[in-house]
Amino acid sequence: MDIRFEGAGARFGERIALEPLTLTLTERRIGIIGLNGSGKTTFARMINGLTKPTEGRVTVNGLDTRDDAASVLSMVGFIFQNPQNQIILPIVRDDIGFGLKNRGMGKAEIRTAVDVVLARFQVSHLAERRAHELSGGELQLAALCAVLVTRPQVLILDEPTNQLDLKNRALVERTIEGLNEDVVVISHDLELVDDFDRVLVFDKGRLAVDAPPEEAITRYRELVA
Ligand SMILES: Nc1ncnc2c1ncn2[C@@H]1O[C@H](COP(=O)(O)OP(=O)(O)OP(=O)(O)O)[C@@H](O)[C@H]1O
Repeated sequence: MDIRFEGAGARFGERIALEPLTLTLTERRIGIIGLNGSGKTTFARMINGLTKPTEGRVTVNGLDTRDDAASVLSMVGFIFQNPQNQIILPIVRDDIGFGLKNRGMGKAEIRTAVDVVLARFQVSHLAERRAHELSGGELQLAALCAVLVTRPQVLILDEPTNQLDLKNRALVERTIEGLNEDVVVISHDLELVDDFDRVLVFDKGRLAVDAPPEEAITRYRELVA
């Protein structure tokens, strides 16, 4: 992947959510850490164009998130902080297939694609379950399936282990480790990103540190001490 922020920043009215910044992300695994309200989600949403820069520009593989919004959206999958909010249809199988139906895929083709993605994450047993009845970990995996079935090149996960117990956290962590797709992971769980290629630390709407994980995590601890 090639994600570029060129003097890109975001403000909501008077409030600066993200100070303009310039950087290029090409690594396979990028971690994003920082205190609450420091601008992490805003940064991530700017990558897939959910939040448009109020200054500068953001491009993904050369496509501008403003001018080529639809193409960027199909390239960058996003799993939100609360995957419950991402559920559209009640039954897991239908929900996972929803994105493909929207792309005009036929019924049989969708069924196969959904079966393949469920098998990939070893959750075929969830296919006929009601999404709202799943446990936190199962829901995270179902959300992952629903996004990955559309074959994005980059996957953004916003606090994927938030609210999960140790077992489900380990499950989601292992699953992220096994992904072939490029990932950008926002996390308060520092262990989740400690073996990533690059970690960005946000502080008060500013990119404060951009370094390999060990250095970034050490400097983050110093920053909040
Ligand atoms: N749609 C919006 N309208 C107004 N202000 C917003 C909006 N989205 C974000 N902000 C503000 O921008 C700042 C950064 O928010 P952001 O969600 O990016 O932080 P975060 O680091 O992801 O926080 P958390 O760890 O709590 O999820 C916050 O002060 C927030 O209130």
